[in-house]
Amino acid sequence: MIVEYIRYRIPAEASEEFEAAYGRAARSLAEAPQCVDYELTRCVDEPVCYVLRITWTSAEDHLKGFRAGALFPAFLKEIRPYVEQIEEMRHYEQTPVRGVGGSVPSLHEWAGGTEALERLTDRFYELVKADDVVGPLFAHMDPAHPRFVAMWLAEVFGGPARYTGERGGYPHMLGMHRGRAISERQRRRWVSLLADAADEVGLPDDPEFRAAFMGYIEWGTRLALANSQPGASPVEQAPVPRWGWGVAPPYQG
Ligand code: HEM
Repeated sequence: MIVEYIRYRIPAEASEEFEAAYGRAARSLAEAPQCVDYELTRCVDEPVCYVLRITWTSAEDHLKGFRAGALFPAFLKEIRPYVEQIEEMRHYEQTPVRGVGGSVPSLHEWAGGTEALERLTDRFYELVKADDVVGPLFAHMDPAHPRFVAMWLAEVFGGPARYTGERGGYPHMLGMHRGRAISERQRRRWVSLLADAADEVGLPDDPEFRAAFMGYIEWGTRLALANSQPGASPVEQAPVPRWGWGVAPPYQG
């Protein structure tokens, strides 16, 4: 991916029409398969200054795909009157320095931290062991298993990376599922018992948290099932996934 920045200096009297023109031009960006996302911002300290940021799938896709494609003429028609006002128009490579700030609590924090996840897995594996559908899979389970899974979940939901640091990370988890031939019925029961345990131990039950939490569980159990089948060829090396709020951020009043 590559980020294009276009800096404009637009006289105050033209700003309204400029923003309206970009609103129309943006329809071409929204349709373009080469465009990842875009945003036009206006400077607060010096309101004549605007910055348009467009993330492209690659510089080549932008220059040879979008610019030579069917959507470009309509885009250009809208922005042509402002081309003279461009002060900079360049592509920038992303660097590893990026992330999200602390304004939104992680799912790990929202859940109540590792302690809450340990309460969850302690109860969950009690239910699992007593269950006739999934219980047999866990007949020889390590007594520390609930704690290891809590550690995994803590890391996934934005807590400390202890599963990676102390327990072998993704490859170890993968190794524990391989060859177990988990059935769809067992997967479903696992999901359902986890939801029961979440209610029983009082994990937050607001719609935003539960949607994100169960979204990960649905995704993770489907991968566990696929990777557990005899003859499966799963991704061997990967980081522990990180799961966020998705489209419904926490409701903070
Ligand atoms: C989001 C879904 C899942 C997560 C996050 C998860 C996580 C884990 C982790 C981290 C381990 C290794 C623990 C350790 O370090 O020792 C593990 C092992 C295991 N998992 Fe899963 N798992 C998931 C889904 C499932 C499902 C759906 C099943 C079966 C229905 C299953 C069955 C097992 C079994 C049998 C083990 C080995 C337990 C033992 O003998 O100690 N897992 N799982």
